[in-house]
Amino acid sequence: MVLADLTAGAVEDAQQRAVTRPLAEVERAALSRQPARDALAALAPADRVKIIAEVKRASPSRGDLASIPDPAHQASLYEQGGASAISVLTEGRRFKGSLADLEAVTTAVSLPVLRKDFIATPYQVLEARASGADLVLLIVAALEQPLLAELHALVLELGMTPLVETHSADEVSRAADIGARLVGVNARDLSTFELDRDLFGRVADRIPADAIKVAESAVLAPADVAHYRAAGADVVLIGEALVTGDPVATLGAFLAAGAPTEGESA
Ligand SMILES: O=C(O)c1ccccc1NCC(=O)[C@H](O)[C@H](O)COP(=O)(O)O
Repeated sequence: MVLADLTAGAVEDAQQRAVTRPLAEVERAALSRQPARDALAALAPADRVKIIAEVKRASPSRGDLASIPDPAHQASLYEQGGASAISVLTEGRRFKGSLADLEAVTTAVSLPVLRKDFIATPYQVLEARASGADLVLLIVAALEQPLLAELHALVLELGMTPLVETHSADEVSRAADIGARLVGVNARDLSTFELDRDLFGRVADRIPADAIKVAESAVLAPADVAHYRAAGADVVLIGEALVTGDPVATLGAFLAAGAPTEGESA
């Protein structure tokens, strides 16, 4: 199963890093950072869809996407284009990302930054904060409920915001059970790679009213942003479509598509 393998690989890589950088040291580094940026404020529902723009070099489903030699510059373009937060894939094996990418991006932008990885241990959460992350992705399908609750609590304790990712109504219920305030619905099945843009609309009403609703993946054109907005998304998370071409122009088109239409009462 791809998700289980990705998670096992990410945990193994973190264990390797822990050999030279033990948990106590990472914890000290995490606690000495400036406070995390307020992602819930940055992503709060508005009359228009907000965008989390992702630094994504490669993926298991699509292979190499873009070399992105300077992730900080890429993220700066996203900020210039109107993104509300940045996502950085830090998984190295299949996505070609790193914690160095995360650190570089957090230094370059003033927006909240998400560590997007396959997180399953407290060590990885501490590493995220130590590298400047403001948000941490927790994938419900990869975690048993007690571990999901434990990691969620740790992310909050460190002053960061957990983005709790789901892919079914049951997983949305599990996110609600731990009090998630930022809930993602990923259109991509992380094991089969199938994309289902309508999944968000089918499960959105299960997301607690006080939570911010994030539609993740499968935005290739402005119409896809409009589709997610019509289904109730507050935020969309976009990777592949932004890593080639002109991200500032692309973001402009996506943001326009996520704005109220003429005649619609804002
Ligand atoms: O993108 C993949 O192929 C993938 C495969 C297995 C696990 C996770 C994967 N991607 C992570 C993401 O969820 C996306 O990077 C993110 O939502 C943006 O998606 P997109 O806009 O479709 O690039």
